[in-house]
Amino acid sequence: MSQFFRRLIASIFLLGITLPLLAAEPVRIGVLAFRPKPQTLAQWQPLAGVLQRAMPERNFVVEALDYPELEAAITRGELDFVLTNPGHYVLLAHRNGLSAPLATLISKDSGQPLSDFGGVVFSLAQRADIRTLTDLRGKTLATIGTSSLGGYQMQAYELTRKSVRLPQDARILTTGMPHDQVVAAVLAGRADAGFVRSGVLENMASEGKLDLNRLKILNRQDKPDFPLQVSTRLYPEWPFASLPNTDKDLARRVAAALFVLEKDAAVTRAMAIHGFTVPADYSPVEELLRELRQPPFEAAPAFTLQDVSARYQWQIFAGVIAGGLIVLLAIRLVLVNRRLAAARTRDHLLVSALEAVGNGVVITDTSAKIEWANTAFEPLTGYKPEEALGLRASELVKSGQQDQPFYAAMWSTILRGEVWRGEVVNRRKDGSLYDEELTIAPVKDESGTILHFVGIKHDITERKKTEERILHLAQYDVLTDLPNRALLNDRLQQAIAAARRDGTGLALMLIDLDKFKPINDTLGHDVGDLLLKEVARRLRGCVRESDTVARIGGDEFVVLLRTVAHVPDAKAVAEKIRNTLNQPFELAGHRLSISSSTGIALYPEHGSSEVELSKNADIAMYHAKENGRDNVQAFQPEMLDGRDAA
Ligand SMILES: Nc1nc2c(ncn2[C@@H]2O[C@H](COP(=O)(O)OP(=O)(O)OP(=O)(O)O)[C@@H](O)[C@H]2O)c(=O)[nH]1
Repeated sequence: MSQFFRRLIASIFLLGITLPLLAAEPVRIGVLAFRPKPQTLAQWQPLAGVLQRAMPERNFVVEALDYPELEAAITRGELDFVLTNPGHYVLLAHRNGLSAPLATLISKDSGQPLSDFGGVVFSLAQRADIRTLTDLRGKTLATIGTSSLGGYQMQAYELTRKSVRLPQDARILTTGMPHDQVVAAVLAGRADAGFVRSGVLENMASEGKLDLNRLKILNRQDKPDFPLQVSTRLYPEWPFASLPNTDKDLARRVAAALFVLEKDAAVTRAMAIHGFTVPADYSPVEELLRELRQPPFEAAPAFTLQDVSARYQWQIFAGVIAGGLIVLLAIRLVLVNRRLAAARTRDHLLVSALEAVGNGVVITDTSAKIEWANTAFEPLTGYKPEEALGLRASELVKSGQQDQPFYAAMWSTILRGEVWRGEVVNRRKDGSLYDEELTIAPVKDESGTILHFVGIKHDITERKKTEERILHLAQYDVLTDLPNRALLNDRLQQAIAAARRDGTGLALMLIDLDKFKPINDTLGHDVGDLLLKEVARRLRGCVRESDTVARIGGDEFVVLLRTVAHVPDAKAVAEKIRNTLNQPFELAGHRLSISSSTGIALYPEHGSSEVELSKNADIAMYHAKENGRDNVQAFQPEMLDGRDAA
C-alpha cells in the first residue's frame, strides 16, 4: 500500500509541475512580413492580445517572418497558426500540408470592408494606342515584382487569357514596393502601363497623390459588390490557417475569437483591418498559379497515361485517325512509287527495244510535231533526235516527190485511227534523197481518242536500187543497154493502142547486120561486142527520143517509129540508118565497114497486132537479105506469097 501511495503522490507532484509548464508553452502565430518586420509586428501584435483575452490560460506570440523564415519555421513545426497572402498560402498548403483556412481577412484598404481584392491595369488616359489588354503586347509594363499576386500575377493571368504571355510578350519594369512607384513609373512615361493591387489608385487619390483623370483603367470589370476599380477577376483576401499538428480545439477557439472581432473596435483599428470572416474559396488562386506556372506549380504536372487519355481523348482520337491516314497515304505513296519504278523500268525496256529495232522510230503529237525519236533516226535523216524535237516530221524531210493528194490520203487514214503504210521519197539534212518505207500507227487512249502517232521508218533505198536493177536487167539488153525484146513488145503494144486511139500510124523496122559472124570469127567476140555497142549508139542517134531502139537478138535491132503513116517516110529513116551504119567503125585499132539489111512493117497498113507487124517486118528483112543485103525493104503482101511458096 505504502508503495501505491508513494507512486500516487509522485504522480500528483509531477502533474503539478507539468501543468504550469503546459500553460507556459506559447501559441505561435507566424505573420508574413512583406514590409519591415517591426511594422508588421506592430500591426499584428494586437491580435495576440485579442486571443490572449479569449484564452487566458494560453500564451499567444505573434512573429513577423519573411517568406523563407516563415517556411523554415513551419518545416520545423514551430508555428501553430499562419497569416499570409493567398498565393503563399496555396504554396504552403501544397508543400507543408497547411489546413484549410480557419478565416479570411476583411481588409480596410479603401475604408470599406472587403474580403476580396483584384488587380488593376492602367495606362495614361491620353494613350490612344492602348485601349485593350492585347494592346499591351510588346509594351513596357511596370510592377512591384513578379511574385506579387495583386500587383502582377492576377494581371498576367488575364493577359494569358487574351493570348498575351508574360513576361515573354512584353518588357517588365520592376519598381519594388510600394505600389506608388508603379504609378510614378507610368506617369513619368518610363512604362506604358502599370499593374497595381485594387485600392492603390483610390488610396493615392484620397491622399492627394494622384489625379485619377490622368489614368485610364484597362479591361475594367463591373463587380456589383466591389466598390474599387479592378481589371481582373477577384480573389479572396489573406487566409488565417492552422498547422496540421495544431490542437483542433485550440484552432476552433482561435477561429471563434477571430470571427467576433468588431470592425470598429480599438483592436481592429489598431490592426488596420475590419476583422475576419468565414474562410473563402482559394481554388481560383490555385488555378491562377497553375496557369502561370508559379510555385508550387512551376513544374509541369506529371501526367499519367490515363490523365492524358481522359483529357485529350478527342485529340488522341483525331491524332490516331490522322496518323492512320498518314500511314495509309504513306503506303499508297510507296505503292505509287513502286508502280512508277516499274513503269520507269518498262519505259526503259521499251526505249531500249525501240533503239534496238534498227529502224527509225518517231513519236509525234497529233499535229505531227516530233516528241521523241530513236538514235536510228539520225543515220536515216541526218538530223539528231534532239534537233528534230518540236518540228513537224513531214516538213523536216519533205522532198516534194509526193503530191498533196498523197499526203491527204495518208492523213485521212491515220485520223480514222487506222495504220498507214507506204513508200515515200524523203530528203536528208544534206539534201540527198532516200527511199523510205513508212508505217504510221495512231496511239489512242481508252476512249479511242488519238494522242500520238508512231512512225516507223525503214530505209529502202538499196532495195529500191536492186529492184530497179533487176527490172532493168529484165527489160534491157546487157551489152548495149537498149530495150530487149520483152520491153519492145510492151512498147509496141502501147504504141499500137495509142495509134489506134489517135488514128495515126507507126513503123516497125527490123535491122540485121550483114556478115557479122566473120567479124566475130576473125577479130574476136570482144571486137564484135564493141561493134554491136557502137551500132546501138548510132541507131539511137538516128531517131527521136520518143522512138524506141531495141536489140532483140545477136545482131538484130528493132526501131519503132511513132506517128509514121507512110512507107516512104519510114524508108527515109531506114535509109538514113543504113547509111549511118555503112560509115566505117574505128574499134580497138581496127577499121571496120559493115552493112545492114532492114525490113519495114507499118501499122495499120501491114498489120494490126504486134505479132503480125513483127512477123511482116521479119519477112521484109529477109527479102532485103535475099536482095543482096545492104538494102531496105518495106513489107508487101506479095512477099507472103513468095514465102509461102518457099
Ligand atoms: N560478138 C558478139 N557476137 C554475137 C552476139 N550475139 C550473136 N553473135 C553472133 O552474131 C552472129 C550472127 O550471125 P548471123 O546473123 O547468123 O550471120 P551473119 O554473119 O550476120 O550473116 P547474115 O546475117 O546472113 O549476113 C553469130 O556468129 C553470133 O554468134 C553478141 O552478143 N556478141
